Amino acid sequence: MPKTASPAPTVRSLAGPMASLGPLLRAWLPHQRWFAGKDRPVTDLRLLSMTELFPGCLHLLVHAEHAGVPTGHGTVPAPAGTSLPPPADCYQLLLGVRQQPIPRLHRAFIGRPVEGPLAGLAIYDALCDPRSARLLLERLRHPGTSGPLCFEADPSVLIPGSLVPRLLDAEQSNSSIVYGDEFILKVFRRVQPGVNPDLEVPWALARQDCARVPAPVAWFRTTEPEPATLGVLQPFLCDAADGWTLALRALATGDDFTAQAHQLGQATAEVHLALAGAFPTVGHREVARTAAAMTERLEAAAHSVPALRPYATRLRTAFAALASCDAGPPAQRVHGDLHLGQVLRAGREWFVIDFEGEPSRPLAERRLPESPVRDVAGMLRSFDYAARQRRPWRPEWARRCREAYCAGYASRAGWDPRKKHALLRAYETDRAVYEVLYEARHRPDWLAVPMAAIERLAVRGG
Ligand SMILES: Nc1ncnc2c1ncn2[C@@H]1O[C@H](COP(=O)(O)OP(=O)(O)O)[C@@H](O)[C@H]1O
Ligand SMILES: O=P(O)(O)O[C@H]1O[C@H](CO)[C@@H](O[C@H]2O[C@H](CO)[C@@H](O)[C@H](O)[C@H]2O)[C@H](O)[C@H]1O
Repeated sequence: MPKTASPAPTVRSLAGPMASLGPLLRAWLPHQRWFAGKDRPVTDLRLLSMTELFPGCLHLLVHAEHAGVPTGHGTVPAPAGTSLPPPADCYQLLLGVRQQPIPRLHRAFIGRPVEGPLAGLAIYDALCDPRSARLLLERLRHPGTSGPLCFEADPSVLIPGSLVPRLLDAEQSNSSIVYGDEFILKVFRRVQPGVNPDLEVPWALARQDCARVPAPVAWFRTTEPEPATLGVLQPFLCDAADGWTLALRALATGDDFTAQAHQLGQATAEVHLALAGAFPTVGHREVARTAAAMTERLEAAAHSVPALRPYATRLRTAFAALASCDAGPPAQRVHGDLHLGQVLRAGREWFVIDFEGEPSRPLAERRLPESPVRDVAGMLRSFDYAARQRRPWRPEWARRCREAYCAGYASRAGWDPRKKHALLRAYETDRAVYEVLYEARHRPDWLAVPMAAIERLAVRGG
């Protein structure tokens, strides 16, 4: 067993390091891809916990506070005179601390504190440092605790030592390290209390013998300030390509993608069937409540993104129509953020990853049973996204893939999404609204893609 790191410092002793690190982190955090509050100034950073994971590596949970009022999709400016507490987000950081900056880690350099206990030391993002990445895997290989951090593993899986780490350079909501092309560790960046569905769901599906989802082999969590999942290690599908890359490749070469889309529909239905076996289903979710939640998300998004406002009235009709539509399939646990980037093709099979759900939603909400139509709509939107990457855009390509995907889904699920028109339209609209907010916040250059769908859904209704 590796040596247990020093016990977690007491809350009193956290004030010192934060005086050192606060100004550096306030400047660094907003530039990170995974930082969710880019559109809102950080008003304060509070240290929730700090643990020396091993010498030269600090594990931190920090609370970023922003000015504004939380909404279903993020934050809007607080109306004058309200006394609501400021919303906040908790982030997980692993910080390397060295005497001198290391030239090969210059991109990970955060800065040198000018005061406090860390004054003059070089602080950097430890996940970029192969030494820290290797030591982190060692902690996972040897279950145990470090202060409030608990490292756990499936005892039936052998994780070899000495696997060479590399940080994945992907557009991600979190940070992932690949170890020797055998395992991949996802370190959650935005941490919410409770078990993360990206551990809970793949774990439960593995117990259903669902081979479409890589099973967790080790994970770590914290018990303070509240229990929360921090990271998950799973097998790495080394010859896999994600659906987004494959779809763009097919668009570029003119190759047909309908066979893959059909199989993807089948794979989605298989995962849904396994989810329905692993977690309770609850009849179909009360449509009025679903419609109200969708409408609320639309209002919040329109508040943040003015381009949505001219369409809001017509979009609301899609949600209102839910009240009179026939009962859809029973509500069950779903993926929650299904798109072409969340599916991997290895050999001739599709695999599904990343069961976290939409990262901006509260975790408790993401774990509720939902209509499986949510996932179908997510994937249908993704074909549209892909088709719009080429000029002139290829509506026909998207239409054929969408048809093939639904047909594949229907062949395994026992019900056909195409026959649930009102449900599909409402979920597609809700998804497009989410995407508008996501793009406005993270990739403003892409905003036109979901806005085109908003126009289509508002004007033509589907
Ligand atoms: N089990 C896996 N095997 C191979 N590649 C994977 C695996 N899990 C994730 N990846 C790769 O890592 C990327 C990011 O993973 P994902 O779970 O979507 O992270 P995030 O939640 O940060 O977006 C994926 O797009 C995929 O390329
Ligand atoms: O980071 P995650 O994969 O959990 O998901 C978030 O980022 C996605 C983009 O990386 C975003 O997906 C949107 O863009 C995709 C193309 O890049 C497209 O295939 C999806 O259909 C579209 O929704 C996703 O919404 C967001 O939650």
